[in-house]
Amino acid sequence: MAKIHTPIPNLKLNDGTSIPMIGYGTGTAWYKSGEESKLDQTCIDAAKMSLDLGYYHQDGAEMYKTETELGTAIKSSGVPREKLFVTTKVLRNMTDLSSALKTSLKKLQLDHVDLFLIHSPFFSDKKEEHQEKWKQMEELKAQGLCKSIGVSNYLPEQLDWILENATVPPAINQVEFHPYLQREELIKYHKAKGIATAAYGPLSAVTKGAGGPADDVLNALARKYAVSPAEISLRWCIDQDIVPITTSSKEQRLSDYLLTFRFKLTPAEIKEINEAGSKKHLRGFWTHKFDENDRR
Ligand SMILES: NC(=O)C1=CN([C@@H]2O[C@H](COP(=O)(O)OP(=O)(O)OC[C@H]3O[C@@H](n4cnc5c(N)ncnc54)[C@H](O)[C@@H]3O)[C@@H](O)[C@H]2O)C=CC1
Ligand SMILES: O=CCc1c[nH]c2ccccc12
Repeated sequence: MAKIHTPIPNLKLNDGTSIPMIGYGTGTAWYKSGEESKLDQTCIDAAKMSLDLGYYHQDGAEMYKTETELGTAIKSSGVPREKLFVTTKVLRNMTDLSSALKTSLKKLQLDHVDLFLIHSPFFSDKKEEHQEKWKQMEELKAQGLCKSIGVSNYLPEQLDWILENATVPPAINQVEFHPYLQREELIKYHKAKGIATAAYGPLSAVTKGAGGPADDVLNALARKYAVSPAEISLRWCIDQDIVPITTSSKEQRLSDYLLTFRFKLTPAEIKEINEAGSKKHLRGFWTHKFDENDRR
């Protein structure tokens, strides 16, 4: 397939750095529930393909056990380090964040990541422990091991704890976000505090949630803009200044997703998606941590 690079815009973060407005994830499709040591060549190939297409924002995590694959793909892509935006996250090794990040960097074959996230707030329900961990995150940033620091799956209450005594506020909160999980209160909170939002599961309305009440509007807008409903779902995030993190092993799909940077939804179209989407509730991840009807 001919590779035509579509310029991907950036979003400015509260620490002065910039993040590309779409990310490629090596999580859900490649996540290893068992042994980490056996390399998954399909993951390496898919990440390399995404890099070849211009997805320079790559989303990894200690939990996925695919950081070695991501590092291998990055190295073989030949993309210069300064063009890349690499995220990783810590979940298991919360007792020693420095060792967790250094282990991730080794697997990624990098000397720093662009963004280091605490993967989930569920390691503790104590304010003091969150504040202590955040101080350690600030230290890792000061050491240059990560350019930006942030969190994932946090709610306003946990962000309040961090902000209460943070020197460096979280740059971003990566959360599940799609038409069937719009999280108005959380997004409003992020905006008020200058915290950017990244959306995982951005295609949920056309994948797990297909057949739902947003189908008609997503299909109609797809026809209008001559794209697929997936691109409408991505654009719906982007037009709200929310950075979608998606994935696919299919080159055509990944190439098509970049069409999302060639059109813009109107505020009325965003509202139409919001109204249709709010008729259904769907949470695909961390479901064991939320009550079934919890829309936060
Ligand atoms: N921080 C966190 O707790 C989490 C982070 N993530 C990150 O987000 C990334 C993306 O998450 P996903 O939920 O996979 O994103 P997504 O909502 O973009 O879904 C991607 C999946 O949809 C499938 N798909 C794409 N187009 C389709 C179509 N037209 N019809 C049917 N299926 C289609 C793809 O094959 C792929 O498996 C992960 O790889 C990971 O990096 C994901 C989950 C949790
Ligand atoms: O980052 C994603 C965390 C996550 C939560 N549930 C699952 C299931 C499969 C892969 C990743 C995850």
